[in-house]
Amino acid sequence: MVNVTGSFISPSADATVSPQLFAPAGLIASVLDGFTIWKFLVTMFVGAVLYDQFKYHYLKGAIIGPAYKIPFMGPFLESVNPKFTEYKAKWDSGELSCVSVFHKFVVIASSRDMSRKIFNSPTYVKPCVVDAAHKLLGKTNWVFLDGKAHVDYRKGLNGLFTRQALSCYMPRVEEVFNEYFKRFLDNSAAVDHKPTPWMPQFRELMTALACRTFVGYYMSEEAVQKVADDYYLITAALELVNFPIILPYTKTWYGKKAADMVLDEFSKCTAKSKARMAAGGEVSCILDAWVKAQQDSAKYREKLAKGIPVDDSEKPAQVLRDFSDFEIAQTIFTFLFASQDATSAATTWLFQLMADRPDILEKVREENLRVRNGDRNTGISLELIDQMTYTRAVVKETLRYRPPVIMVPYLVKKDFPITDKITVSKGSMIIPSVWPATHDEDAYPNADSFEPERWITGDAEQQTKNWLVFGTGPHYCLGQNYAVSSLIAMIGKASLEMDWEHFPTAQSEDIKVFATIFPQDDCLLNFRPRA
Ligand code: HEM
Repeated sequence: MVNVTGSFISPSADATVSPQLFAPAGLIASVLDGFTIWKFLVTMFVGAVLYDQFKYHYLKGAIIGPAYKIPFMGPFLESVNPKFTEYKAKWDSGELSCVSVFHKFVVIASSRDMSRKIFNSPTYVKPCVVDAAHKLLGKTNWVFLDGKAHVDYRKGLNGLFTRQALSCYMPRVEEVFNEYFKRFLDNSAAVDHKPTPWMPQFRELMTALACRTFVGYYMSEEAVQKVADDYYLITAALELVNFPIILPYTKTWYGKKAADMVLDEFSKCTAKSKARMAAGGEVSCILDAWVKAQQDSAKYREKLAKGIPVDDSEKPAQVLRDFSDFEIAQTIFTFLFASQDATSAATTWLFQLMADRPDILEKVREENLRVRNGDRNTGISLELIDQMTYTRAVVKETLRYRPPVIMVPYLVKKDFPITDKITVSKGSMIIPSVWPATHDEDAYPNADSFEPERWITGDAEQQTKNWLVFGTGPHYCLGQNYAVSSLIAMIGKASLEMDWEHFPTAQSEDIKVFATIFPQDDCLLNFRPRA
């Protein structure tokens, strides 16, 4: 080994080095001799760090973002526990900003127009939900379809959310509210009306509502309860950025187990619905409606194949193929997945906002009694909901003021020239934001104030470009009419049957991000029956 002792001298002046310079084999042997495994690893590490930084800067280009990336992981620790204030800081930093976490380069769009551009650019982007969603929902799930395949699949589902179809599910909606409002009253009485965080109970209510409207009574009471209990594990597994593989006993692992349980339950429900609908049963839930549409299509196809003349009036609105029990279960699961967190968030804010604004709640109550001609036991129907102009304004203002889904992750599938100067590279995640559009002062003056009147006497209804609460473009929310109608039905009925009190804390107005947004203190409430 070269051992130049003493002061700094030229290696060639060292008698032990000179001969090696003219003996290549000896030199390589010497270098290799000094090149220990540690030196090799350190060199590789430094190379990887430099490559990681270089790649980040290459992808970043003119986009606003941190000057350097924390080697490899980026701000991973922040994204494990995302804070609303951090998202807000990103939105405020510019209309396009970026961050890189592990191998993922993420671009966040804040302005309404940038967000709309992403939602409406299916040539360049497709929804990516979050990495873990592929593992939980299954890679073959329809929500990951793109282009024509997605449009065609979705056409077959549109019929499940028409007005006529929604009317069939309204009795389920009412039954679930009856059951859960009673639970709210019992649970509150059981703790002597002490303030209790109600967000978990709202999540349970919304899971039960989803299960009953989606799969009716094919699912047992116990199974509904199990899904309601375990669903938060699925949400917890769906953070924006997760560790790339599912390790035992991690959030994604528990989430996957819960998702498999839900899929199994929905598959069993599908088998029961197929048998009941084949025997001529009435449509009572979304699952029945879809199974019936498939069975009607099969009969139609069979007649055509046999050459039996079929009148145009007998042709189903959409001629569907047959779907396996598992495929149907997977699709119904996407409805639960898409609705659960968003409707739970909307419900929590709605109850909190109403309790904090008794004058507005009183108007909701007055309207609900009036449209029921003074009989508060009148059942919910779409016709009744149509007459609730004020209650609808309250629901829409809640969704604007606290949009449950603040951001929608998309994946760039082809280099995306989003502005003249910026092209977002293929493989990046790109996220249109909803919050800044619904808090845009130009569209909604006094945007940080809760004012339902803006939907009645103001021009909020005309600000369609800013109404990104349910997305826009080819993937806009399939369940939006159902969601708005059931929220109107819920708060109207609750206003007639219960009094509830909110116990504000210093954190009630702070926003917690748990897939969707909730009050940081989980909304401390109590409930009492109304005489
Ligand atoms: C307040 C409640 C809800 C909110 C705020 C909400 C919001 C959203 C948003 C922002 C998207 C993404 C749209 C886009 O990428 O352009 C979406 C998609 C979707 N939502 Fe909702 N949603 C709600 C309730 C529901 C309900 C109740 C259902 C089902 C019954 C549902 C089913 C879906 C489906 C299936 C998609 C994906 C559509 C596609 O990819 O074609 N959502 N929703």
